[in-house]
Amino acid sequence: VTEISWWHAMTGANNEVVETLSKEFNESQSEYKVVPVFKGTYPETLNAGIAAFRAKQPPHIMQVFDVGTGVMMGAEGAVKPVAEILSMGGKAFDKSQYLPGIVAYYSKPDGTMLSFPYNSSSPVLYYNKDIFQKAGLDTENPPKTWPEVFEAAKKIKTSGAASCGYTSTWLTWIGLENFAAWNNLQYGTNENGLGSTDSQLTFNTPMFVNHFQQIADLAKDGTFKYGGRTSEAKQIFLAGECGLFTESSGGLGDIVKSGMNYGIGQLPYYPDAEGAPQNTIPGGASLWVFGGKSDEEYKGVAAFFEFLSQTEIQSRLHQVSGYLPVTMAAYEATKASGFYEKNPAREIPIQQMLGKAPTANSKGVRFINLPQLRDIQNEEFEKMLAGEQTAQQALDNAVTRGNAAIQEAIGN
Ligand SMILES: O=P(O)(O)OC[C@H](O)CO
Repeated sequence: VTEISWWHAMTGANNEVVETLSKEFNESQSEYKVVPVFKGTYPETLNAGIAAFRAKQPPHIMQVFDVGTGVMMGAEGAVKPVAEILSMGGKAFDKSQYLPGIVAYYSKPDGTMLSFPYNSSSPVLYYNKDIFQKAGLDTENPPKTWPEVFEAAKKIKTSGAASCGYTSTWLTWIGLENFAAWNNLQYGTNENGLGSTDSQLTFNTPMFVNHFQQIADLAKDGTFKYGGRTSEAKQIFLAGECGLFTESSGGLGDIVKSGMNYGIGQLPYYPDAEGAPQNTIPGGASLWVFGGKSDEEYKGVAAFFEFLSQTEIQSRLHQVSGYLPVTMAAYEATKASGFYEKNPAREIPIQQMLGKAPTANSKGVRFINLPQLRDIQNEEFEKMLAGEQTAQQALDNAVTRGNAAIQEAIGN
């Protein structure tokens, strides 16, 4: 049996999905065995993969989060394009079957598909209906705009319905990258870096500043509670501490498992942002394959990706985890099954992604070493939330330091 190692960053319900899919694949044939290994958060998994590659012991498959895409694309020779691997398994990668925004995100400019879109997401607003009820808020109509979210958060806090009104995972991915796309605001020059590596960050403009200043103000009395840089805030929401929660659609599994009486709303936007709500950009992660393995091993990887591409698997992954159905067939099959009629809010993340053709502000975000830029942004946000600086200072610093890091990375 040829073993195929799969490093990933999935916890809780999403880890169960990884384990189940691996087991099902392993039981479906006898030549290959996929061995999933949890390597920590997304940034930790990426760092572990880079270190392992340098030590000449990389796994076969590594799950890399959205913003690691640029890092992997730059690692010429270290990775093997998914399109090539599938053709080794005698299969062609049919891009027309995948959701358009997702394929574009994981392809080279010449159109070659580089990684396998395993778990794509869109951020949504989750809310705790029991807390809403206690606070006298409408349990069937969650707030739609950011001013409404902040009002509801204050009401939750002042009414004593919960100790905190609002929390969020990923202030970078949700608060900057998707905030920009959804409100049709520029995050950086050259279509947010997609057009050139020599691009600049520009997210220290008034709408971003106003948004983060409100969050900083709400943090003073705990109306906003900060969880951490990645998905940590999910535990705060699951514990029933906060009534409102912005998080990936892929955070759904743990919320369902907790038994909470929850609801899902669209990602909030600013009514005075022109064109908002626009469209969200794909988050989550894709599966990259390292170079230097044997043909037999690559055939195993191809077989596993073929297995994952099946409509039945894709539909289940979407329905159980909250991640997007990455193939059109899986989306259509889910529709045809009546799933969205029963669970209308579960279609929200897809509608957010596909509802409008993207503008220059909403095609995606790609900067050289974006994970490092996010670290800088998080450092500045944390100082802001600790009351050490204003939102204007935090965003100005994040832009200045980020632009310096970009110039250094491209060798200027
Ligand atoms: O929680 P996920 O898997 O949807 O990922 C969220 C962000 O895209 C990570 O950068």
